[in-house]
Amino acid sequence: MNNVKVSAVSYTNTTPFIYGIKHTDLIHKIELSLDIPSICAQKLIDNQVDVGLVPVAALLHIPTYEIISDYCIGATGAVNSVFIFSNKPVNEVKTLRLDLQSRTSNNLARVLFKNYWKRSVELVEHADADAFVEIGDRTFGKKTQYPYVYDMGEEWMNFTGLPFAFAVWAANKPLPEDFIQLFNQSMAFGLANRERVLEALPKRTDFDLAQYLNHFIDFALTDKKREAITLFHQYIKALG
Ligand SMILES: C=C(O[C@@H]1C=C(C(=O)O)C=C[C@H]1O)C(=O)O
Repeated sequence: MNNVKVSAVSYTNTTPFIYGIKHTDLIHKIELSLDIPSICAQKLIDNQVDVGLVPVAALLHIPTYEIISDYCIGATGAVNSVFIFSNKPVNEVKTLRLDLQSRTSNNLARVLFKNYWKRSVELVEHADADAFVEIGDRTFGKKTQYPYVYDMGEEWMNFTGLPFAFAVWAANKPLPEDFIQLFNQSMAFGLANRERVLEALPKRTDFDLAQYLNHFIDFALTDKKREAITLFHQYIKALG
């Protein structure tokens, strides 16, 4: 079998997975690229890669996909890197700008506005929107910079009582069982070595990386998170 092409997310939340890939035999069996989530999604949809850490919203565009891992980028309540930053309280927001790097959180924002906050907002691209979606490392340290800040992991929990999975490891074609096993062992190895991962990350004073990787990001793809994905997909389909 040729090397399996894998696209992983280029954000800090994925560094334990990358550590696992690079420190196990998996690295010799794959071709790895690191991409922003929207590109990761497009590569899996376009069959440029076989496996992606794919935003769950993008699964709706892959005809036959299989989630190959019990690890994900998720959260049980606040996630601390997926936000709506706003100049107004949410019940006064009229215009919303989405994040070009996102697929899941853009849809999550729309789902929350429609079904939880019960507001219809206009999606705009200009810089002076009332509120905007932002994900990933670019949000680190920004929580104190805006008058109103909504953590979408937390808001989803308030709305549904469920945890959430932002991105899952999915394949767009069947893969050998022994590859899937090795893949999962590698992810587990990376997660077990989060202290090493943290030692290698650039230090920052405006954001607690240890708390982020050990507590906020919840890497286990549990049954509750699978339930959340199914529910989220139903809400997306109803957005129109
Ligand atoms: C928690 C996060 O989850 C991310 C959010 C994604 C999205 O909105 O499409 C995709 C991949 C995840 O890395 C984050 O990046 O901050």
